[in-house]
Amino acid sequence: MAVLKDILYGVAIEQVIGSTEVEIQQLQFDSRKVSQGTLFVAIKGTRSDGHDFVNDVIENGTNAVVVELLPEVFAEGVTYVKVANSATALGVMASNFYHNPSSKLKLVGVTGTNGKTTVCTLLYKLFRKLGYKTGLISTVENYINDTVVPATHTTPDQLALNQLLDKMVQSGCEYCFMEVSSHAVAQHRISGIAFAGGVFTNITHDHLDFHKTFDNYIKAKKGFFDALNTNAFALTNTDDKNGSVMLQNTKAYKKSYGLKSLADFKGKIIENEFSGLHMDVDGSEVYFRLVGTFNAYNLLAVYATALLLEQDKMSVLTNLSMLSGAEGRFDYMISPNKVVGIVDYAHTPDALRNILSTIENIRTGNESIITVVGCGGDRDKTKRPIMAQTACDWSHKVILTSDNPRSEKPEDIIEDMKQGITAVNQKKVLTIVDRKEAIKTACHLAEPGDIILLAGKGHEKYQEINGERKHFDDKEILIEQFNLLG
Ligand SMILES: CC(=O)N[C@H]1[C@@H](OP(=O)(O)OP(=O)(O)OC[C@H]2O[C@@H](n3ccc(=O)[nH]c3=O)[C@H](O)[C@@H]2O)O[C@H](CO)[C@@H](O)[C@@H]1O[C@H](C)C(=O)N[C@@H](C)C(=O)N[C@H](CCC(=O)O)C(=O)O
Ligand SMILES: Nc1ncnc2c1ncn2[C@@H]1O[C@H](COP(=O)(O)OP(=O)(O)OP(=O)(O)O)[C@@H](O)[C@H]1O
Ligand SMILES: N[C@H](CCC[C@H](N)C(=O)O)C(=O)O
Ligand SMILES: [Mg+2]
Repeated sequence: MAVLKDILYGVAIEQVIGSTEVEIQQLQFDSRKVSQGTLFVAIKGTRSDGHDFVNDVIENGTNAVVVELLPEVFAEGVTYVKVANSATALGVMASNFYHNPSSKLKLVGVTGTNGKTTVCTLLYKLFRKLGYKTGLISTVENYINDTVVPATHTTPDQLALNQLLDKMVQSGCEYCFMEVSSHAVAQHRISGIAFAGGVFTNITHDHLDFHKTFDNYIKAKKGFFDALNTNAFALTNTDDKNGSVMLQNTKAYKKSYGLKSLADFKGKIIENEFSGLHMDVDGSEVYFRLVGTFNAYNLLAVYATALLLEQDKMSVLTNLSMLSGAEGRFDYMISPNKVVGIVDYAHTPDALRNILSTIENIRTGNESIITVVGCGGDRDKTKRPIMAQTACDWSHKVILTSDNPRSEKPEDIIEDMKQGITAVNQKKVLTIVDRKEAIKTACHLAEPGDIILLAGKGHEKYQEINGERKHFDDKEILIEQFNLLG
């Protein structure tokens, strides 16, 4: 419970009609969840407009509303607060309502097209190993110390985020590592949040359905760094073409990491094998359990962040060398007849190219690479043909299948993918719409020593078809098939 004027502290208010002394029991932006004493925030969304529900919520006990547009008639006993941007205001109000949790812990946000979950999960595991009470906010799962809190988004909405951070503060967490998606920045989910630091991994092709142009996508990611405070750090990947652009307008102090260009935190790959990475990190030789050049970047980002958070270099490297990655990221197993199976969340052209080139670089002989891949429905369509072509370029056999078709027809998605496949590559391609059948076929086609890559769904435990999520787990099916092969 709180008084409206306290919840409004720091909000850029344009106009108030009614009293700001009213008691507020609940803050809410969904009309379906209001109850007595709710402060309702009307947000314009991608499908509907919260302003259309203001009358409904007042009937259901709302005593205050935050709007971008005032109505023509005002209801009695209701306070109206006009702001320029309700989503931004919601962030500030949610912080106030939950006692500004982000300012009570050292919160680091990680943004970029790929690597966010990996970097955040490694940081969380590392800081737990270093003995700290730590929180994690990620695509796969959220954690408050060792307690799992299921994740619905990569970055939760303003309310869920502050509520989660508040629980972390109450559980004594000193650090929290969170993924910052471009959707979250664009929708102001992180407005009002105080970050101790921001990390940039890389930016490549994704989410153009939502951001429309690559420029807008860059701007969304950059918006995160633009909003950092002077006492925060901003850490970027100098080897990424847009690495310096990200930090162009930040007030935070700038640091960098890289494998190729000059950087504050510097790494070099000595060996890259199936068993892991052997690297030189700022002059120290270290073995890591993660595989692939892209993970060398992720590990460097983690190392640099830990040092910027004033941890000891040697204990960071020692503990980091013992860690495995995040679930469903280069998750690999070997069948009794020696077929290698890899489950990976590569769902962008860049991620797919990285994972396949990694496999190509570390395979030892003439083994075939069989890739099973699909693309998500209701998401960036432009990546479909590129991903199909990438799969063909780097594999001996490709099975095109469904990912999460959502509201689209799986056959149509596969058709879009096929547009990218050149004539010479056609003969490598099989189409099996049912993902389980596709995985089974890959297992039957594989000879001992061959490598099967199941790309796109990683840790996901469901397949979403027409708004329904049915249990589906790439790894579970692979294990089942591998045992049958034995
Ligand atoms: C496209 C997108 O990002 N949508 C998010 C957005 O929903 P929206 O804009 O469609 O909302 P809307 O349905 O138009 O409603 C607008 C407003 O009216 C309200 N409303 C609506 C209906 C009603 O009856 N009453 C009512 O009050 C809604 O509560 C909302 O405040 O705001 C919602 C609340 O914060 C989010 O849950 C929702 O995420 C959807 C489920 C989603 O799938 N998002 C994905 C794309 C996403 O955010 N992904 C990124 C990761 C991407 C990546 O990097 O890979 C993530 O951070 O998870
Ligand atoms: N630094 C990186 N550069 C390029 N590709 C990467 C990198 N790290 C991971 N990948 C690839 O991208 C996939 C997704 O990795 P991860 O889940 O860590 O990224 P993410 O940014 O959290 O993705 P999402 O936006 O879906 O949450 C991995 O399975 C791997 O194939
Ligand atoms: N966070 C990403 C995940 C994509 C995973 C892939 N399996 C798909 O469904 O497209 C998104 O919502 O776009
Ligand atoms: Mg993620």
